[in-house]
Amino acid sequence: MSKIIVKGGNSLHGTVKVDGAKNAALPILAGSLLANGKSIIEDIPDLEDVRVMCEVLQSLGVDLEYGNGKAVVKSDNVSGIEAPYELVRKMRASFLVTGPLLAKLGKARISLPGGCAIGSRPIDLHLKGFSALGAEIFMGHGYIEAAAKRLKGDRIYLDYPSVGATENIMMAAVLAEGQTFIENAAEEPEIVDLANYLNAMGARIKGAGTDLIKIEGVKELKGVRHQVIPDRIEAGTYMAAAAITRGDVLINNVLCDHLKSIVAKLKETGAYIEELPKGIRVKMNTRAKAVDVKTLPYPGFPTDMQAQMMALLSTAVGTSVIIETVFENRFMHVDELKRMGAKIKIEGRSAIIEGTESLSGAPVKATDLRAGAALVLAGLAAEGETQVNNAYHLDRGYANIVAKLRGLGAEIYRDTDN
Ligand SMILES: CC(=O)N[C@H]1[C@@H](OP(=O)(O)OP(=O)(O)OC[C@H]2O[C@@H](n3ccc(=O)[nH]c3=O)[C@H](O)[C@@H]2O)O[C@H](CO)[C@@H](O)[C@@H]1O
Ligand SMILES: C=C(OP(=O)(O)O)C(=O)O
Repeated sequence: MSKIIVKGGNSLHGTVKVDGAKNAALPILAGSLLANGKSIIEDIPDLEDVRVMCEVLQSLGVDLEYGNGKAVVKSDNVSGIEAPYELVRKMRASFLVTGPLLAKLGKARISLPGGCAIGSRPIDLHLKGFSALGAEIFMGHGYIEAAAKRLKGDRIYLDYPSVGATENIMMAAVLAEGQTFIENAAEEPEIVDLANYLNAMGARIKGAGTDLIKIEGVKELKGVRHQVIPDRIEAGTYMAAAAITRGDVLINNVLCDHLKSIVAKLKETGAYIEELPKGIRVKMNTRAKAVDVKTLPYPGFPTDMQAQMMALLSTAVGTSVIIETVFENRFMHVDELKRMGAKIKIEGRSAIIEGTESLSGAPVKATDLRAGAALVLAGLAAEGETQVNNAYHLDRGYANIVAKLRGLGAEIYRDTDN
C-alpha cells in the first residue's frame, strides 16, 4: 500500500500546470459511446479513474486506445450492455454509461454503485429521469436493468441539482424522440464541457450551465475531436498549497471563470491573487485569516475543495466554520487532521475550526481522494514528517502530485514499499 511522505516547512514557489478535468473526462468518455465514427478526446488526465472508465468501455466492446493524455474511441461495434460489479465498485462514475447505453442500445445492466466514504450517494434521480424518458427499470441481485425501445423526451424536474443525474439524463435524451427539459439541472462547468462535446457530435442541447437544459433528440451522433477543460479542483488544491505554505505559485492551464468561489474565499483569508489569461498566481505572506465556508452546487463553493480548505483554515488566525451541505459524511479527514494538531469540532454538518499556529507531522490515513489532498497540504505546512497512508486515493484525481509539488520546492516523496 503506497504512502506519501512529506517533510513540512518549505514555502512553495514556481509554476505548476494543471491537467484536464477528471470530472469532465469521465462523462465525456462515457458519452463517446453514443457516437458512430471516431472520437479523439484530448487533455485526458492520467488517473486511475480514467483507466477504470476505459476498462468499462472496452468491456462493452468499444475500440479504445488511450495514452499520453489522448483517447481515440470508436463505438460503432458496441454490443455489451453490462457494467459489472468488479468495475463499478472501483469507481462510481462507471454508472454514467447507463444513459448512453440506454439511448444507443435500448438496454443497460449496471451494478448498483452503492455508497462511499463521503456519503450514501443514491441514484434515485438518475432512475427517475430514465423512467420519465420511458425506460422500464428493474432492480435485483445488486444490479439495475433499464430498457426502452426508443426513449421519448419529457420534462424532468430534479429534486436536487445532481451532477451525475444531469449528465446521465442528458446523454440518454440526446437520441430520444422529441424534446427533453431538465429543470433544476446542475450547472457545473463539466456539464457544459460534456454538452459541448455532444453538440459537436450533432446533438442539440441548449442551456447547459444553467438550471434549465433543453435537448432536442436527434437520430445519430458522429465522433469528433474534443479537448477536455482544465481541472478546477486540481487548480484549487495547488492554490491552497501556495496559501498554506505562504508561498508564491503560478498555476497554469486554468479557467479563472471556473474558480470564482475559490478565489473569493482565498482572498478573504488574505491571499494575493492575480488572474491571468490562462493562469492564476497565488501569493501569501502571512498566516491565513479565519473564514466561513458553505459548500454548495456550482457556482457555490465546491464540496471537492472542502477538505483542502479545512487544512488551510486549521492553520489560520481565528475560528472558521465550514458547513458541508452536499454530502452528509464528508468530514472523514477531520480526525486525521486532529492527529496533526488541528483543533476541529464537528456539530452535525458544521465543522468549527480553531486555527492553530503550527501543525505537527504525523502518520495519517487518506479515507478518500480529497481527504488525501487535505492531509498532503497539512503535511506541507506541518513541523516534521507526515506519512499519508492509503495514498492510492490520490491517484484517482491528481496526476503526478508528488512530482508537481516537488517541482514547487516541497520535500515530498512516495514510498511504494509499504
Ligand atoms: C465524477 C464526478 O463528476 N463526481 C462529482 C459529482 O459527483 P456526483 O455526480 O455523484 O454528485 P451529485 O451532484 O450527484 O451528488 C450531490 C448530492 O446529491 C445526492 N444525490 C445524487 C444523485 C441522486 O440520484 N440522488 C441523490 O440524492 C448525493 O447523494 C449528494 O448528496 O458531483 C459531486 C458534487 O459536486 C462532486 O463531489 C463529485 O466529484
Ligand atoms: C467525490 C469525488 O469524485 P467521485 O464522484 O468520483 O467519487 C471527487 O472528485 O472529489
